[in-house]
Amino acid sequence: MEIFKYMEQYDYEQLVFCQDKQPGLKAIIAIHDTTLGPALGGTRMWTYESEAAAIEDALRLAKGMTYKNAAAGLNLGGGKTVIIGDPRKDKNEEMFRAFGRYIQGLNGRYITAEDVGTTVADMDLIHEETDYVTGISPAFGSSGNPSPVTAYGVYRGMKAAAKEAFGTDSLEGKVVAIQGVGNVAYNLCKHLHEEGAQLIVTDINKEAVMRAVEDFGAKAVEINEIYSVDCDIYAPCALGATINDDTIPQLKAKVIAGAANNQLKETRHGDTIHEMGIVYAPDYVINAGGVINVADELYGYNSERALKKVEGIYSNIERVIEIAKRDRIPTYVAADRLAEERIERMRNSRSQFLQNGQHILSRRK
Ligand SMILES: NC(=O)C1=CN([C@@H]2O[C@H](COP(=O)(O)OP(=O)(O)OC[C@H]3O[C@@H](n4cnc5c(N)ncnc54)[C@H](O)[C@@H]3O)[C@@H](O)[C@H]2O)C=CC1
Ligand SMILES: CC(C)CC(=O)C(=O)O
Repeated sequence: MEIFKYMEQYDYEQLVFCQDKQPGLKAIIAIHDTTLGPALGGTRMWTYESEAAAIEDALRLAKGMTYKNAAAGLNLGGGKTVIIGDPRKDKNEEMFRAFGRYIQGLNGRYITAEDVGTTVADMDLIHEETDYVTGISPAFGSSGNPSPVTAYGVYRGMKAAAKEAFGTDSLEGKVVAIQGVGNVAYNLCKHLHEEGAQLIVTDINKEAVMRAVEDFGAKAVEINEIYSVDCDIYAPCALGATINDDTIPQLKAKVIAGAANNQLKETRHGDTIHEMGIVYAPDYVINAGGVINVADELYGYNSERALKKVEGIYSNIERVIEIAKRDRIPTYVAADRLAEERIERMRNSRSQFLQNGQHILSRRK
């Protein structure tokens, strides 16, 4: 990858490589765009097959956060971090403390949170070194683990997409194929099970599969079977790029509604599933519950206020579907237009200079 060429093509602001040999820290912070405010996005820890794959993931995820935060109406830009390593065995206190100092060094341009492979405890260690972190323990006046709230938002958005595909937003009796039953999807299973949906699950972590089978009567399938199972809804809740040339021909679902970031390997795959008549709930619209929740910390966290906004993901998906039908465009294009229009409006509005020495997180009680 020619990094500067890629950054110019998609208008990235900053790419920061963070290294600390002793704790084994190798982190990449990507800041895509701060027009709407400081970049906020989680820290993912994963065993990437190459540094190039890690860089690409950080860049794709950061751009996704710009669109997610804009479409959700938040005063936040887009950024994301990937830490190269195995979250099950490479974590240590010094790693996250060192990473916290690198975030502090960005002076509020980037605020982090959880993502794949990181936890509230990891965020608390980062918080030892910087205030530019959310999703920390509620004891600090924070919102805690965002995953259950993300799950609730995905559940609400899935219902809106189901209404478009099946004429009813009831998920009772619907077969939902869930790929990756980790923090978010385990909580999503709870909502779906309570509503009477039938669950099919898969995960590379067999304990995670067994837990869903035991707790929700889910049917377990092999990793690559998830795409071809007979189901109403496919819910990608693992890593990205699972909607691609290999998997699309296998899909039987009428709806794609899941938590994963960057579900489309390429935008053309969004065009293909649109042409197939599949109702696609754009990933960064349906999975915005977590960021909506942590963003409420900027005003002094109020869970009732945050959850009310997360409930609204139902109408956000309805709006995107409505625009897509009105303008005869795929839903992912409708979502992108909503996000880009808001960013452009803010970018072009006059910015009268106002002295405000306080960082927005200073309002967190
Ligand atoms: N945690 C949150 O609040 C938010 C998470 N997301 C996205 O949702 C997705 C899931 O996030 P979390 O639940 O927090 O992560 P997690 O790490 O708790 O869960 C991901 C699960 O996917 C499994 N997995 C990984 N590769 C797989 C594969 N090839 N096939 C099947 N399973 C596989 C993992 O074993 C794990 O159980 C990620 O894409 C994340 O970026 C998006 C918005 C917010
Ligand atoms: C609060 C975080 C979960 C936000 C984020 O990184 C995401 O929505 O992917």
